[in-house]
Amino acid sequence: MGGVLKDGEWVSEESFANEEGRYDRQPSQFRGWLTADGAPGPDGQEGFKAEADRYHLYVSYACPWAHRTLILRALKGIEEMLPISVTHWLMRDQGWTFHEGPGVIPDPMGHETLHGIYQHADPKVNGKATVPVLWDKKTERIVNNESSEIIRMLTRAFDGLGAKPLDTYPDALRSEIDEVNERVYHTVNNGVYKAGFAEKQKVYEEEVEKLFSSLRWLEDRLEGEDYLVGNTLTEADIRLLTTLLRFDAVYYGHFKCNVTRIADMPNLHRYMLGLARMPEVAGTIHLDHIKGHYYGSHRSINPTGIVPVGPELDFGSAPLPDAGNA
Ligand SMILES: N[C@@H](CCC(=O)N[C@@H](CS)C(=O)NCC(=O)O)C(=O)O
Repeated sequence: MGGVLKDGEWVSEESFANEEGRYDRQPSQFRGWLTADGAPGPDGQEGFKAEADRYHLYVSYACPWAHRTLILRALKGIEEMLPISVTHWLMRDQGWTFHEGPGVIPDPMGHETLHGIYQHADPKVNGKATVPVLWDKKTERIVNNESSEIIRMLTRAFDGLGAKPLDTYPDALRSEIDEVNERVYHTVNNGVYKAGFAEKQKVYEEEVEKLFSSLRWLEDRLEGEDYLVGNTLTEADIRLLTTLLRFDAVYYGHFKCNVTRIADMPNLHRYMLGLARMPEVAGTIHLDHIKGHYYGSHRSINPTGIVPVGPELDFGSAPLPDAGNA
């Protein structure tokens, strides 16, 4: 269940797969860039000047793509400069909403749904209403809704305003990071969705094969290593981590990615726990939202919406923050 915006109208949708039984992720619609001085982004994207309390980040704690941006925000220590709203974990016929629930932080503009924010930005908007959304309060527009780009701009944009000095996309490592990202994106981050939403046996099996061949490749690559690239924390780690954190609790069962668990791959498991237990990261992990979202929202693959009790996992996560102290 979910929906899509067509010329600004919200239309509910039943299935996640196309006619070939394949899951197709649509490109994100808003691609502006935050820069220190408002200059255009690295590829000439429309620039927005980084300013404290000018922007707002809409996320779901359940979503692995939005989770990337929460991790960057915590690692850079920019929580006060960049406040957040958190959706309810259930995504049904209205898509993401701000209905009341533990951990939900409503929209300060008062929209009850995330698609309301897309419609506010552009009354003729087309496409999915996805999280994350980086919103500009000044122009009342969406700066960007592509997580890979939001994390890349957050690593530098606020440095002149007191962000912590951490560069997750250092010049010297870019080509290696890009290479790892490319494989991890297609076969792992999006790979679990392509397996889980497949509506043909053959499509499912192909995607599972690609996924586990990449996980084995990562397992080898992490032998004796704490990070994927350059022995330092980069965006390649953050992008992989948010999928790993959901794997044993959700993708293994709900998306039928059950060849092995992450807990059975010693290097990946050690690597995942090492990153997850960093205090900044631990505070962003909310397994209740994660499990509640997938098992409760995708009724085509889990018709009862029952959320499994296990597995027992210990990421050292913090309790859910309430609206006042997120
Ligand atoms: N390419 C986007 C993908 C974001 C995305 O697909 N988010 C999902 C949640 S995990 C979503 O909001 N889906 C809404 C929908 O399908 O209607 C990104 O990385 O930012």
